[in-house]
Amino acid sequence: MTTPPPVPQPGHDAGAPSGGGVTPGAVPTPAPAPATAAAPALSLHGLWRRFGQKVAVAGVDLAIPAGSFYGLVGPNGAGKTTTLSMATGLLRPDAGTVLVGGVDLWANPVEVKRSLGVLPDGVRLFDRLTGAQLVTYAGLLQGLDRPTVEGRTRDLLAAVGLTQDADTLVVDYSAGMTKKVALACALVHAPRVLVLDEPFEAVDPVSAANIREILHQYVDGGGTVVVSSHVMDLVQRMCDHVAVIAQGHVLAAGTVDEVRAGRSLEERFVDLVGGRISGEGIAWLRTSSD
Ligand SMILES: Nc1ncnc2c1ncn2[C@@H]1O[C@H](COP(=O)(O)OP(=O)(O)OP(=O)(O)O)[C@@H](O)[C@H]1O
Repeated sequence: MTTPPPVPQPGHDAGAPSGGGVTPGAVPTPAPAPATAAAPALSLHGLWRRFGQKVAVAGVDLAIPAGSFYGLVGPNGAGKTTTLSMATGLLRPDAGTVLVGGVDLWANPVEVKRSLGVLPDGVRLFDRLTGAQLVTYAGLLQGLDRPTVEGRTRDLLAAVGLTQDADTLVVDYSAGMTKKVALACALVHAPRVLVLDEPFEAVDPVSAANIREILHQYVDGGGTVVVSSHVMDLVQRMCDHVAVIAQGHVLAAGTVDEVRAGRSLEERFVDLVGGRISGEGIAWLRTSSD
């Protein structure tokens, strides 16, 4: 394994104004693509990241086509969150580049983050705000004017089923409600690319179906979604492209049909990743001794 060159330490940059359009009564539609529309929505080139001795991401290359619904799957500790954090400007890579619509994210973070909507893993939110205040805050932070933000906040809270809880403090939300309000925050500026780290974790099946519908609408409207998930069946049904990542490497990437090669995505995943463990070593767990 080669050692990547050292690079300065991580930095976080606040979002910046967005000029995304809005459809009254619906989820905001993505802003029109710029002149670099032919470029992939998101390109990762030679991304590396280590934490101490641990190499979390070891040279990831991915091209995520504009307008795709892209799944990122991999076992626990595969490097998905680390990859997505580097791809969205939350964690600086040790090496490699990230292009969003052909523009270098780490060279132009403020400009590029206007076109990104991000639902990070383990969201840390300003949870002493109500749900409505939090989404409003996210919209104002993106430079939207107040009337636009108020309309979008109402639309988004309705779309994720939080209208009744709009005035409840986020600290009092359940885990699933917190995911949903975080998704609303990620969408409020109508980004062109939406990156969601495990958006369905802790979300009930009805809410998950609603969120899937929102995301499909968003893709139909010209947006690109990148989503990490452990649920192979969901990814197979929901996504048109998928990458399988393990130990910081991409093992397979392409359309879902290409990657699964005539089998279920889950079977293909187990083949690629391996790692099945027999339960023999914990035979003592059996409650009966006979
Ligand atoms: N801040 C950190 N400090 C030290 N090690 C880290 C840190 N973040 C991630 N790692 C390590 O990097 C590797 C990849 O972690 P990462 O969270 O990217 O995996 P993942 O694919 O998202 O896993 P999961 O599916 O369990 O969420 C793991 O071995 C993890 O322990």
